[in-house]
Amino acid sequence: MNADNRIALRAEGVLADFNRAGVLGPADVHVARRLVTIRRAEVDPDVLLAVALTVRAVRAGSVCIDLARLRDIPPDSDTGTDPAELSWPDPLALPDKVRASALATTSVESPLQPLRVVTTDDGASLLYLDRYFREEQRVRAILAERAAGEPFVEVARVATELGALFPPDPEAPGPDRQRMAAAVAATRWTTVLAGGPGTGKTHTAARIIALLYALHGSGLRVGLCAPTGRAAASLQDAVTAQSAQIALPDVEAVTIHRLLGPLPGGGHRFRHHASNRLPHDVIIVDEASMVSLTLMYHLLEALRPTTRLVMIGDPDQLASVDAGAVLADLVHRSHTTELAGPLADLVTTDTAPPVTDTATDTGAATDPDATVAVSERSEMADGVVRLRRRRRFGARIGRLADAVRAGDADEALSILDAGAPDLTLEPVEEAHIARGEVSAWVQTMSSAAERGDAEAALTALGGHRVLCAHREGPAGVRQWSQRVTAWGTDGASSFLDLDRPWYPGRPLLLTETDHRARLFNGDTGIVVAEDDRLMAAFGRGTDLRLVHPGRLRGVSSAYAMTIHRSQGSQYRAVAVVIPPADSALLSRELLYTAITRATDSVRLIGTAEGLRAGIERKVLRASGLRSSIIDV
Ligand SMILES: Nc1ncnc2c1ncn2[C@@H]1O[C@H](COP(=O)(O)OP(=O)(O)OP(=O)(O)O)[C@@H](O)[C@H]1O
Repeated sequence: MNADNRIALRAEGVLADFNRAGVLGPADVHVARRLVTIRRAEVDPDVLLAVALTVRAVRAGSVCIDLARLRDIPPDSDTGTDPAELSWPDPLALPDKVRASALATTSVESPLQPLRVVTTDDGASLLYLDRYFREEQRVRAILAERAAGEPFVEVARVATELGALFPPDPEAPGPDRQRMAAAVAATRWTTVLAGGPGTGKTHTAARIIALLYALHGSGLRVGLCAPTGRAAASLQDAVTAQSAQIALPDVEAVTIHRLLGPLPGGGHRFRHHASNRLPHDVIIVDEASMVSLTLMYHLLEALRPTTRLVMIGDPDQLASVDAGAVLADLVHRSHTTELAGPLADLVTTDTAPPVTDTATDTGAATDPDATVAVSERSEMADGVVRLRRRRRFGARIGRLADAVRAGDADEALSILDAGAPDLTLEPVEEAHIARGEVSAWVQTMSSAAERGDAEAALTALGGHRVLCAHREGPAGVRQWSQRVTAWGTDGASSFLDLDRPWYPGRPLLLTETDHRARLFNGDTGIVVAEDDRLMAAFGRGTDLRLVHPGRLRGVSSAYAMTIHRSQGSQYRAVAVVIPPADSALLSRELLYTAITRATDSVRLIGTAEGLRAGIERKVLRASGLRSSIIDV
């Protein structure tokens, strides 16, 4: 029996070397070997290695690999071996070797081609497994077809509606990017509405629906969806809340899977596809940064060319667990289209006169948000609008988030060094401020829950969160949950009776979805005393729900949560446990996501080295969507 499950039993040669060094996992080795066996062909060891690395890269979120950057693929595990000591293929010779291999060519006996090598306009050679290549090509082609035409609009009518839905804000003179986004949605088949938390994406999405509703009448078929049930429920609540102010149709938000109509058997087989398209006139996808390439491909295939698609999300957050980051690719690819036609007419007052990009980069313009740069006009012409004005969190948290997003560790550390009371970095042994805050949080939740005040207990629950990168290990959720409960009992009475599974003040995290009860995987709640029994309280929008604990299926304590789980939520204060500098999960996107969960204060627990290492490490999500393909 194999004692170490990281080692592939039948690996030989170069695959065995890379597997033992932790660069490849057993699954990567098996898939590469299987492809060769199916093909019944001799394959050069360098090509075999490239295939296994592609499988590894897909598992780490990329849809392809850049053959010149094999060493940037995140390793499968840390074995202590230095990957630099392995014999890596010559990057200059590799593209031709792969192209010539039996795996990247077809013959009469073997019409299938499991590998694809493409050359991009910036000179990179990208290697794909065929499935991801085909999905990416279709996504590229569908988006290009949709961008080639425009919906017909009466500019004057749209301008009037925009004026009513987006009245001038005396507190924010200058370009109104929310109104610009709505103008894009009126005049483009595909719109990308990007922005960090609290920049008004949902507010704008609701007004986009109202605008199209006003333009096209009450027969407009609107689909609202998101990648998870929880995100769909939040979208539904946010849009419903807006209907008090603006005229909106009554629409239920569902998961993208449900919108597409999953067929029995699981996987990616849907009732709606290229031959049975979705009936909607408009589809709004929230949390689109979490949509994988495969799911985006299925959604786009199922769209009629005349369905408006509005994708909303934060391209700087952690992306989907599965391969691909289509939203980030669409935002970050180069934009050179000239702004013209009805859209240019609708945004003239906001975008004129356009300033050069250098003027905004060097700060020559006093406030970069006050002007629209040439590059931003091109983004808009391509259907992309980025909202910048944060309405929910303090300026200092915003500056820290910007420094992290830009990869500027010096700036982030100097913001933290400035001694602002709402931003601190403390090593775990000396985390006095974080400890005091966490302890107060647990005690406030507990006392509200004990006196049966479910609303106050839920408010307290949302007031703070301890966020970790990992589940296990010293910086993981499990150990931090124990530490939080220990901190919470500091000098307090014995209100935390941890020996009982249910006690007032226990924060809950649901790990399973119950559609009937409208409780979703990832929802949080709190146990409260109600008369002589205990109930689990959940809040959705302004609704308070009390559920008997016995009805809950998968549930755990929410003293600490993973940063992945916290996506889509915000809390007044967060304590972020920075994992060790060599953690495979530590990245700029992880830290940005964690920091932007807070509205009022951020306590970073860890070292300056860990923080610096994270800010400087950008997650590699290789894909071809940011460039043009010039040779397949
Ligand atoms: N133009 C505006 N005028 C007044 N209030 C606004 C405007 N835009 C947004 N808001 C308010 O700012 C807050 C944040 O907006 P919203 O929830 O739409 O942001 P978001 O980008 O969708 O955030 P998240 O990513 O966290 O969902 C909300 O309370 C919203 O009502």
